[in-house]
Amino acid sequence: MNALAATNRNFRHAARILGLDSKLERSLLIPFREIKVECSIPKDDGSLATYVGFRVQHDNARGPMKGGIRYHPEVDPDEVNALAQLMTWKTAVADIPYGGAKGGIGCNPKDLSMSELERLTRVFTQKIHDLIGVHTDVPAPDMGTNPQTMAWILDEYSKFHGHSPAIVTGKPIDLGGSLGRDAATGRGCVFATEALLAEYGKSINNLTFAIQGFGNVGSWAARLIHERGGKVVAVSDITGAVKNPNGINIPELLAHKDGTGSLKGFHGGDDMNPSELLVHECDVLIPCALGGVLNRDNATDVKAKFIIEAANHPTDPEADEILSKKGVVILPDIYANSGGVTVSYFEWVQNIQGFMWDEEKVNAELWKYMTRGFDNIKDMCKTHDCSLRMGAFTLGVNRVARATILRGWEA
Ligand SMILES: NC(=O)C1=CN([C@@H]2O[C@H](COP(=O)(O)OP(=O)(O)OC[C@H]3O[C@@H](n4cnc5c(N)ncnc54)[C@H](O)[C@@H]3O)[C@@H](O)[C@H]2O)C=CC1
Ligand SMILES: O=C(O)CCC(=O)C(=O)O
Repeated sequence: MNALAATNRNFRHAARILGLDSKLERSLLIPFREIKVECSIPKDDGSLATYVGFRVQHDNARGPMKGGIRYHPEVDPDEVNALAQLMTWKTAVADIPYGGAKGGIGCNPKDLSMSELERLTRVFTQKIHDLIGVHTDVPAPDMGTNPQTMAWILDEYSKFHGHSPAIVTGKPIDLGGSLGRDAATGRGCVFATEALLAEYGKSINNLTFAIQGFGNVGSWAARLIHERGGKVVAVSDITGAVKNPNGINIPELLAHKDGTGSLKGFHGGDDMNPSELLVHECDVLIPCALGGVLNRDNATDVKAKFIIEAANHPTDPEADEILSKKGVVILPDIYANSGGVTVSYFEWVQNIQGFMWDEEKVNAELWKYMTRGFDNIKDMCKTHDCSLRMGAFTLGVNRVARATILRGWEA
């Protein structure tokens, strides 16, 4: 099932549980605005290259639309649409005053030089600058983008609108980025995992973990789990995979990856087939890469008892059903990875106030938001006798629906 069909299905299920009016349901489902732009740049060799960029602004009932920008070959309108919608429910679950958006460019950033990436980012910003804004739509990093990408967007946007640090979050600290934002999605995911495990009388330090993806989210999650005494027994990324039943030394794996650019050939473990990562023996599985990776082809073989969705929509609805029947507990993306956008919110607040928080405050506030989010989801699960995914969806959808009704719809 494609990402949009899967997301719509979860939304409709939540709308049914909440008994939403069908007209309101339709209005919440259809995006506020979909933008598609041509981005042509000269390559370093003088030839012309054309890419397609997207920004989908899904909903702004609760505040400015917010969400990352992805550079990946598989970026397409349906995927961006689904990711934008997920942002609407995610910001509502986190109870931060935002709506949802997402953007992306269909490209492989690994095939582009730094100067080509800079030109592409600037052309994309020129095409969308009058449709985003500090109080309208605030981009951030996602797969294939990083603080440098945000710095180029900030600079290009500021040429049109004056110096605007709050136009993006996840930017470098020297340009007004927040301390703690780099680690925030991984850290939030670990706080969420701790909250969930506590319900089952378990803790990170006596469990084993398998992690798919070793980029921003995956590497931070791995590092923080390792620091807490959790055993990370398998890690994979696009370059390969490594396993060690006694636990991988994550700081050493990070140094190996930095030095060689690959997970392959790490002396502190054995190379494994990356396709085995999701079905590897472990207590907790954390997908931190692409969407739709857990599906009907592999769900039956998953060994983990807990799945923490650090990636966006890693579990497709068919896999969701199979895994739930097996008794696997799934912590849904719109809560589990909300630490990133939550600290993005703190960054935006700091930019608007012109005042910088220390990292301790950022992390302490993040813990409060993640813990409160879990408690709120649990309450919804009790009220509606539903899964954690439907607990999170009903929580988010209900908050957006209430804001929409309060604002009214008279022209
Ligand atoms: N960066 C952020 O703050 C947030 C990211 N997310 C989600 O987390 C996921 C990861 O994002 P980032 O870490 O930011 O991206 P990233 O670009 O920093 O890292 C992506 C990682 O996935 C790996 N990967 C790609 N294809 C793979 C494959 N087929 N098999 C195994 N590994 C593969 C890459 O090698 C890389 O290690 C995405 O789903 C993203 O939407 C969610 C919330 C916030
Ligand atoms: O930090 C943000 O604004 C958005 C992060 C994001 O794209 C996500 O949560 O999926």
